Amino acid sequence: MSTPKAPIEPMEGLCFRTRGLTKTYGKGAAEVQALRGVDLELPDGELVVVLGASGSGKSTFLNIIGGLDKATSGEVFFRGRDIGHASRQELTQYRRRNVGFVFQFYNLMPSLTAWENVALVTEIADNPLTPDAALEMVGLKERQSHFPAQMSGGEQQRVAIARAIAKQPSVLLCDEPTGALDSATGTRVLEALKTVNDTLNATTLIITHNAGVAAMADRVVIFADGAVREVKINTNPKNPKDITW
Ligand SMILES: Nc1ncnc2c1ncn2[C@@H]1O[C@H](COP(=O)(O)OP(=O)(O)OP(=O)(O)O)[C@@H](O)[C@H]1O
Repeated sequence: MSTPKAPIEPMEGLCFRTRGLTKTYGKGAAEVQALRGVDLELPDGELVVVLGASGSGKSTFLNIIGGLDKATSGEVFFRGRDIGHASRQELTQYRRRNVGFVFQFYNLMPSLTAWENVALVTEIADNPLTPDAALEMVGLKERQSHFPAQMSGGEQQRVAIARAIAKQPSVLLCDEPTGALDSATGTRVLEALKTVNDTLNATTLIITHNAGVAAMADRVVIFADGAVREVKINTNPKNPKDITW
């Protein structure tokens, strides 16, 4: 954000803190309460897996902490900055500087090579990795001159991850990054996310329907009915290779 507001309370070591976060879509009979009061604290640098039934509010939560959407009420702080009350312009700055997104579908430009897809971001970022370094981090350096149509789904997703991390974001938000992939390919994508989390120390959130993925997390957050039902800490996270889905 260009003009960060002063922290209201100390958030040392915390990346996100939310209090009483609610989100209501629509009005009257069409009203949907997607979030019903989310209180959560996420420390900096952790790899967090977010689980929960379909419709439990996971994507809504991710979109709000990522500055893509605004809550209806409640508080959301990023490293002590109140992003819940930020203007649209401030949110754009916040996203641009701090947040990388990875979605289920890769949204690569079909007419550009892997390298060029990543370079689109590095050209406009303040302190980017080179496209080569970003592609190397996800194990795709040798594929850099391939076009998306010449790559598998998992490889395309790893290009999308390289693109998301090329600006060295402090936060990496992944909504069903392996949702369209088989388990072997998905494992390579999860390995890439783990490498990025270890190397850049970006706080990484991964939404998944696959409960097995929780074994690789530092922290597991389980949503139910628009709220956090449970938070579990993994003292000994597994390597993605050793996870069975
Ligand atoms: N833009 C929107 N307009 C209206 N309702 C919405 C909108 N986005 C989400 N919802 C509703 O809010 C609730 C929570 O949706 P959300 O996508 O956050 O859940 P989710 O846990 O991510 O689900 P899934 O696992 O299926 O992606 C659902 O009932 C959904 O239909």
